[in-house]
Amino acid sequence: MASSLYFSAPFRTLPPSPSLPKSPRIPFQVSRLSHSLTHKSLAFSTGIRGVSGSGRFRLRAKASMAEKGKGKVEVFDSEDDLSVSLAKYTADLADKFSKLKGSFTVVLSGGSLIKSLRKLVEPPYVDAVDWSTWHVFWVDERVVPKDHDDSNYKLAFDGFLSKVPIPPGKVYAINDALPAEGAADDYETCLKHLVKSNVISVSAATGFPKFDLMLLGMGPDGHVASLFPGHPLVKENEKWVTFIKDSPKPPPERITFTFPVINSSANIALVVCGAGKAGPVHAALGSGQNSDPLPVQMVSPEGELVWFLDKDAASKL
Ligand SMILES: O=C(O)[C@H](O)[C@@H](O)[C@H](O)[C@H](O)COP(=O)(O)O
Repeated sequence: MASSLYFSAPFRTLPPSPSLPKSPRIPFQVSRLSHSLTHKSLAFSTGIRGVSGSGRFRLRAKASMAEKGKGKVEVFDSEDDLSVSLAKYTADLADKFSKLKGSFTVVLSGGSLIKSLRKLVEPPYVDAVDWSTWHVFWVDERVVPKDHDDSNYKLAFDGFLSKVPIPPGKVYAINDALPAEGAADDYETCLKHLVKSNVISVSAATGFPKFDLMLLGMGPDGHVASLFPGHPLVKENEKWVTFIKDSPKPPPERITFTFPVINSSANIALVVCGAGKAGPVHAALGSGQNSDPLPVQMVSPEGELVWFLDKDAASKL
């Protein structure tokens, strides 16, 4: 394993607190979609019944993943409420996988996702989570030095990784000394090594790596990772990691996981906030159909997909 694949995060001593707190459950109320989103949290998925004050509803979401019964949508009054729920969801999955197999493989995006993870690095989770089992990856990364303001590593380090004691050897940053193509190959080699050493599981169905959790953001054009609408990379079905040199979102040079890897995940959280993203959210979860699906509509994991939306992102539903 090339040492350049690893990047150090500082240690922080944890007070002894072996078990996760039973943090207060976010109210999980369901309302008619046509109502204004006055509930603290609104959740629906095809086939999942919700209860509101006035009775039972079956709410329909026609997105492809919901049709497969895999999409669950939670809508929050504010991004702050969303971040509380996202922290609990992430900590619970970390606990589950760590108890099951002694490790937790989690994949981060860039963008606003990192800010939405802020409650995870606050009490009670910062002290209660067993960070020693975490292995951290990036679904995409900009081809810039790690200390560059555009670096997803730097974003995650400043806002998350520097605040928790994940062992430095378990944080897998890209090799920023390589050009885009080399960095993508290098990262794929890193993943293959970790599959061989049983750190990363493999999907029995696809043969692609199966991460325990991917935390994805979405752009206003419906892109996820660095897979953009209309770009040939969305159809890549052999490589695990590939590169782009003409990203419509700056900076232009990036590496990215491919859809077969994304969709082999055990869990995916799609975290989307803001009115500027209501269009693609509606395209994915509304009742219309489009012949040329947006990248976000191609997210359809083997495991469970949960959408974390604020009410502005859900405003067209
Ligand atoms: O490196 C990147 O640019 C990201 O990984 C990208 O896929 C991001 O998640 C979305 O563009 C959403 O970003 P925002 O949440 O900041 O809009």
